[in-house]
Amino acid sequence: MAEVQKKLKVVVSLDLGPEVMPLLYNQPNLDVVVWPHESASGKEWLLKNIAGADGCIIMLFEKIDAEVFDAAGPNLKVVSTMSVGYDHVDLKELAKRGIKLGNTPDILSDSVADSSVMLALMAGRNTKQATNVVEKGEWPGWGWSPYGLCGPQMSPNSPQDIRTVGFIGFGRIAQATLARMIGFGYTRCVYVARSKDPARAKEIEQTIKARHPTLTTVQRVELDQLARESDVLYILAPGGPETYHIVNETFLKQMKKTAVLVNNARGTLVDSDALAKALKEGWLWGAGVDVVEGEPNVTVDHPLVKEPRCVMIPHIGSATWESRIGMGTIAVQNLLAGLAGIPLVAEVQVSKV
Ligand SMILES: O=CC(=O)O
Repeated sequence: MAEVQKKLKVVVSLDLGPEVMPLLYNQPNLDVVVWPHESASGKEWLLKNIAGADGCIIMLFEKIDAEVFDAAGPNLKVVSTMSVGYDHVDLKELAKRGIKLGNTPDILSDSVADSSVMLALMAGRNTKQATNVVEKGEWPGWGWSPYGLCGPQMSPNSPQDIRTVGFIGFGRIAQATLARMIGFGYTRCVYVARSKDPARAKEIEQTIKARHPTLTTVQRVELDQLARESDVLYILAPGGPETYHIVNETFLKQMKKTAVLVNNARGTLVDSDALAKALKEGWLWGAGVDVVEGEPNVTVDHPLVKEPRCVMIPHIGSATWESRIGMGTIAVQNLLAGLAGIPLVAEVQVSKV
């Protein structure tokens, strides 16, 4: 009698929809356990269902730690997160157990770059207060006034008006954002990045300059210089202990009064109370945030929600059909590769992180 092959168990912590789930259901050797909703399953469900799993697909809001790995047991070979960020996964525990980690870079670089620029423009041009005027029915009384709701011009006003775009983190998303800002007429770029290797910085700077001939400056700088020089400052770096509250009172006090700050990375990079104070006291002009420390538990009482010149959106930086379906597809491909013991499409080199 032919031996019946044992199916591999995979756990998917929420329903990834009709474009993605069939990629799993069509695999005859898989036993797919999925939380049947598009909203979060909660850790209790994951802990209960992950027992004996060979692989899992998880989301960025799920803390994947020793408790989850212990609940899974020794079969777990691959964790596939449907996100580019992976600060929610305990890498030490993962490495200890020899489990592979896949993520979903690249496919979201353009959507996140688009939403980053959107947030900068919205914050700079007072969009929150302006839409409030309309939505609260105040337009008839407000009428039109020459200087009402004015803000700084977000693109240069003349050839002598030299603008600098700054980045915390200078990876693929930041570079896609830079390309858009060059379109607006920005000619200087300063950044801080994880790598401190001068040869690597030189190589990046040469590549970027060759790609964008109108840029006069691309320069890795210290945080203080970044704060002082940026007209628009984008935070597009990984979360985690290394970058925790990198934007704090000291940093914010050095910014230009007309500057706009955008956080489209992780909430933990910014001290929210310090940013609210900075906006209130006019240390910078405005802020656009897609991510906030403590999300999604952000209510109308949050100091940044109350700030008129802070535009906040609920972690939707990559929310286009193209990016999200692509991310789901890559998450499945990573999972399948991990189960097959072949290189993942996008693998986080856990030992190097
Ligand atoms: O925040 C979004 C992601 O990490 O993909």
